[in-house]
Amino acid sequence: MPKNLTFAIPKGRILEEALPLMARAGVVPDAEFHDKKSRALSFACEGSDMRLIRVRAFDVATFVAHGAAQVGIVGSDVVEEFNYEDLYAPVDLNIGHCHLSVAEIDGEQTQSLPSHLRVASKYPNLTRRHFEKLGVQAEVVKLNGAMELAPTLGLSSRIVDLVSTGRTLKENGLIETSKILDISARLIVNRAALKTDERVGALVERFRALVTEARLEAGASA
Ligand SMILES: Nc1ncnc2c1ncn2[C@@H]1O[C@H](COP(=O)(O)OP(=O)(O)OP(=O)(O)O)[C@@H](O)[C@H]1O
Ligand SMILES: O=P(O)(O)OC[C@H]1O[C@H](OP(=O)(O)OP(=O)(O)O)[C@H](O)[C@@H]1O
Repeated sequence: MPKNLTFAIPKGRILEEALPLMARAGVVPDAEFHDKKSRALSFACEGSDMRLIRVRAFDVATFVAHGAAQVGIVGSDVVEEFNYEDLYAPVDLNIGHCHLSVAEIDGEQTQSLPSHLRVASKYPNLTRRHFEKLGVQAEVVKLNGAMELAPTLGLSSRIVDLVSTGRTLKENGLIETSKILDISARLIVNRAALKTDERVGALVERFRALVTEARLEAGASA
């Protein structure tokens, strides 16, 4: 008897959009999942032996890459930041849209880039890679949130962060100066599990079909 499949999902904003899609794919967490008082981190699924685990977005990729979870949902920002060899992202779920951008203090933008910069970000690899392409050495100050404070307080001259509506940048006196990456949420799987467990391949096909269906429906109603 194969062990239960573990499906990792982030606990924050992707979740709201992911749950209806998961339900259409037959992945429905039990009632405890919705109980705000519960401290459980692992949940049974209705009508299946699958377990859901609810973890931080970056940790979804770590659990799946190491095979501790076989399937997950995470932003393409996280997939690109880690670039794990054992992690495969076969389905663009067309939810969780945002982008990763460079921002700096509004009114202090400069035309030419210096050879060395200090940048605050939660994405050290993507940040370094972006500036390397421009011939700039980026010293990354790793922050886990509230990046927008860094330039004003002199911690860095720029930030690299997620932008959706642009409100957070604006309300903190920053302006977007270049876009690095368009982002959407992906279904991710552990490569070895995909090869050895047919339930993983079946889930990939189910999500792929759902996304195609949703795109066709959106096209038809446009
Ligand atoms: N405006 C936005 N700000 C942040 N993330 C966004 C935004 N819009 C979409 N996303 C996506 O949501 C992901 C974060 O997912 P989510 O908030 O569900 O995770 P989390 O576990 O709460 O994150 P964290 O570890 O940052 O608390 C990002 O990696 C990105 O792909
Ligand atoms: O362009 P906007 O619509 O304003 O969204 C962008 C903001 O949302 C995210 O932060 P989040 O709310 O996830 O909080 P965090 O600082 O804890 O990451 C991101 O890091 C930006 O700060």
